[in-house]
Amino acid sequence: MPVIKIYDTTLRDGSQAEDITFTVEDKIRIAHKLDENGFNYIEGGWPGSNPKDVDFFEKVKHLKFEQAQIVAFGSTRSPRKRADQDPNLNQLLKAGTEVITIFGKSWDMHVQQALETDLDENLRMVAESIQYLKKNTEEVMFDAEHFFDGYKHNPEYALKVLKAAENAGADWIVLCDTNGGSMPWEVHSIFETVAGELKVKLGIHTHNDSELGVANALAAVKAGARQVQGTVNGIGERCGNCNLISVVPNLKLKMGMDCLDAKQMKKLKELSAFVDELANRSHWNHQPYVGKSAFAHKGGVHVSAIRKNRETYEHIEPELVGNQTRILVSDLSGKSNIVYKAQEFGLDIDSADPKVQELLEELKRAERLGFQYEGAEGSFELIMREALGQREEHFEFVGFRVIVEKRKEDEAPIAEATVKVMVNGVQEVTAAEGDGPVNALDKALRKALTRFYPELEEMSLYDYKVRILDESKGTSAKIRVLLESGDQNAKWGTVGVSEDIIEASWQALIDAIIYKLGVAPRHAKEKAESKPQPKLERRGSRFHLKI
Ligand SMILES: CC(=O)SCCNC(=O)CCNC(=O)[C@H](O)C(C)(C)COP(=O)(O)OP(=O)(O)OC[C@H]1O[C@@H](n2cnc3c(N)ncnc32)[C@H](O)[C@@H]1OP(=O)(O)O
Ligand SMILES: CC(=O)C(=O)O
Repeated sequence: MPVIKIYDTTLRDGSQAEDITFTVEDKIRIAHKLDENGFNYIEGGWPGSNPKDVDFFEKVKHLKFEQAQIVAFGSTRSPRKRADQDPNLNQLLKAGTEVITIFGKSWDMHVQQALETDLDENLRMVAESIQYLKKNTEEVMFDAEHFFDGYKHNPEYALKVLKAAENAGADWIVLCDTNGGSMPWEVHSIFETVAGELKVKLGIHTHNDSELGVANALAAVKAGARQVQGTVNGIGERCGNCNLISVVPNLKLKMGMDCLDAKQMKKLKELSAFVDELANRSHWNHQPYVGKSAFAHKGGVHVSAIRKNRETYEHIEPELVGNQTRILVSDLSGKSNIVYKAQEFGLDIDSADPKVQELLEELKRAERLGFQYEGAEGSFELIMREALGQREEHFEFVGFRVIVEKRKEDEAPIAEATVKVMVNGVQEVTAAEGDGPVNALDKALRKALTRFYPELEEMSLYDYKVRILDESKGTSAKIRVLLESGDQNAKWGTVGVSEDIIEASWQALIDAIIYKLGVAPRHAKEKAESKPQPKLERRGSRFHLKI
């Protein structure tokens, strides 16, 4: 099985993405995570570019990485300079890494117009830079920038550049589709031709401008590439780089190539979310392989089949990449969705039970009124438990009052809420001020209940989304509120719908609290008692997890 080296450039090309900046500490945390995940090379930055990258390389000198090699990145020497006097090359050596990657021009137009030098001088820049670095470094890689475009315009010169790099002693030559405009068949055919001309190990570096970053990398692997460069989640300059989070499972599970092991593959989802978190981006729900929706089934026809055999609508077992099958409930559901969801919630219900049909009808009726349970499974579980006589009532609602008062034009309004509830026959009346009426209501309700249920202090509110359902009705439109709440073990979504935003928020809030008091502890217990981790096993063309 051919081994493909995974070369990550999240910390260098990834940080060239608009809106993404990593601190040195972020970079170090990501580097450790990539190492844990079995990535072979981690390009940390360009030490000749900025003091932050210099600092990163200083710090990583003292850190231990299990298997990954840290790479310093830079360019060939400047035109008409000596390599040993080139500040950029000397900064690369000062970084003290065992591996250095330099990029150089392989498109004649770039040599003449961007570098403003002649074609022979560029060949000398490539060769002399590599020779100089090779004298002082274990491993040197040459990224042939714009190789595919260069080859299309002037194949003879593009190849001359690669030969210059090979003859100078480069350990790897990496062909780059820098502008991301090549098609997979072009990449395959050019790569194959070049592989026939050179002896050095070859890699691929692609960009996603035509949304083909991953496809082009795989085409190159098919044609002989043994290293793939890319970034986590495909972040990078312009439209981004080839997404390693998709490349790795495609290599391993579809193409039979060796890269990460089964344990490392299972951490891909976590790695993807981790990098998004540090990059301050929301994780993309629909991201192939690792997104929350990547194995989420909504249509009743799909769910019915999935219950019989997951292969019917899943291209791989989601657990292989740390993901999971999810069943959504909505007005596109059939009885299968309800039964599957019940099992997932640990509820015992048979598809022949008339309650399943009743629940399905209730679900469709509620969705018509504007409720939506795909993002509010907590509320749906409470409906199910109620239908099965398993909903626990921890308190009784007596009433609430909310006052919003604004006394002066240039002062913020004051919001105050009073809540009355009965707990175990005791009436509790509490009031609280808040940042707006909903916050005041939330605070007053928690204040009333925490005396009886101190575990409510563990519950946090993570997200509060308000959606207007029928905009044409203006300020009297119906509103849907979706809350995401959670504790140290789990997160749950709840929903409320009303023409009154306070009432809609109240419904979602009450469901969140009832869930925390009655349902969350059950699931935490089930999770603690859950089965051991399964192992990866190949059966025919698919991989499976063996318990
Ligand atoms: C395809 C890629 O993604 S390559 C990586 C691109 N990444 C970055 O550019 C981020 C880091 N870059 C930087 O911090 C700065 O651009 C620096 C420090 C490298 C250079 O800064 P400056 O000296 O001010 O130059 P500036 O950024 O304006 O222009 C780039 C220079 O590099 C030269 N250059 C471009 N490619 C190469 C190369 N392969 N080898 C040598 N020089 C090169 C350009 O010709 C230009 O030189 P000029 O100023 O004499 O015209
Ligand atoms: C080297 C590099 O980042 C590129 O050519 O895209």
